[in-house]
Amino acid sequence: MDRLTLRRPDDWHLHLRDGAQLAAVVPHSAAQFARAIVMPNLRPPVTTTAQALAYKARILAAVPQELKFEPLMTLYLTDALPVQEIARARAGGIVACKLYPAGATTNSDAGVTDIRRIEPVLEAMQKAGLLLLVHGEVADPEIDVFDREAVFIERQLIPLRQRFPELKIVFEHITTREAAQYVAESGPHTAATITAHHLLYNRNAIFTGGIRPHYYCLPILKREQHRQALVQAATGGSAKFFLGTDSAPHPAQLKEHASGCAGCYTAHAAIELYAAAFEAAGALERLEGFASLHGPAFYGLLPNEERITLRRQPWTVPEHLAFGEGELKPLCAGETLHWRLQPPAGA
Ligand SMILES: NC(=O)N[C@@H](CC(=O)O)C(=O)O
Ligand SMILES: [Zn+2]
Ligand SMILES: [Zn+2]
Repeated sequence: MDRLTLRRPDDWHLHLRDGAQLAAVVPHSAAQFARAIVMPNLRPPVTTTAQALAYKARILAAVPQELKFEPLMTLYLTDALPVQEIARARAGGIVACKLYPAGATTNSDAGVTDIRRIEPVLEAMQKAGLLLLVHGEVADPEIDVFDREAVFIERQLIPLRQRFPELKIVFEHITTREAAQYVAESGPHTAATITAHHLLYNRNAIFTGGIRPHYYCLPILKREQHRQALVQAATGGSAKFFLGTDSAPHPAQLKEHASGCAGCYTAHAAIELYAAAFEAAGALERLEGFASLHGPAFYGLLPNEERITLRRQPWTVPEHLAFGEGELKPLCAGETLHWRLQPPAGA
């Protein structure tokens, strides 16, 4: 098979940043995806509907004229978010709120310190039909960094799920067998996104021939057995698992640093990277469900009508990309990928 046509996919977990950085990355996502769930972890975080709508306008202004791209906006939950904001959010077309346990990841210092503090907000979200998106790691520094996701399930997610049975929850960027199993076995209101890098790499990638900061993200890459469990979940046909790149750009000099930032940039070749992972699993025919159908179904949206085509055509990923005043080292920089997105007709 040398060509693969799918409904245009959506990215259900994406970081776009702001300002010149935003302008640098939006064209990559817009070239591939029709819609994206945009993460609110700016500095300061996007905590009000008014801020989210202003951010949406800045994103739309950065979309190249010939492309169509719809940012789906989210609010950042803090201990102090007033419950009335949920009605405003719903009225303003915000689709979800993001739960960052305070201290768990990049720009999460303003996150939630104790889920019990936001129960009235979760109650309002459940009623209003807003989704809850979770960065599923405990922020407890006593817990081994490789175990923080599994511990989150036991300590936080299971009680949360019981307390709010109707709330739609997306367990974002899952990285472990435990998470895949938890989601597979839970009811219809729990789903998960899976990144391309967690399907393609295990934790050896961070240490091959020296420390490799461009493979450092949170939740951190895990052992091979976990990667295999994620591949099974993504390619197994279950509608509970869908595409979320977690493409998380940082200036190269802040990643190649004594205290390097967490995040892998994958938006430049997102669907190509997923195609590589699905092909390696012998499951290319399952890519469309994962990339284009399961996400809209869980969010209560229609899938896109347009199609995209990938061709088997080797190409080399650039060594670096422009990123405002800095530069960006994309995942697989300088490497050859075997599938390539075809430019839309007329482009
Ligand atoms: N994934 C990451 O490693 N980093 C993300 C934050 C996040 O999604 O946790 C970022 O904003 O840089
Ligand atoms: Zn996260
Ligand atoms: Zn993220």
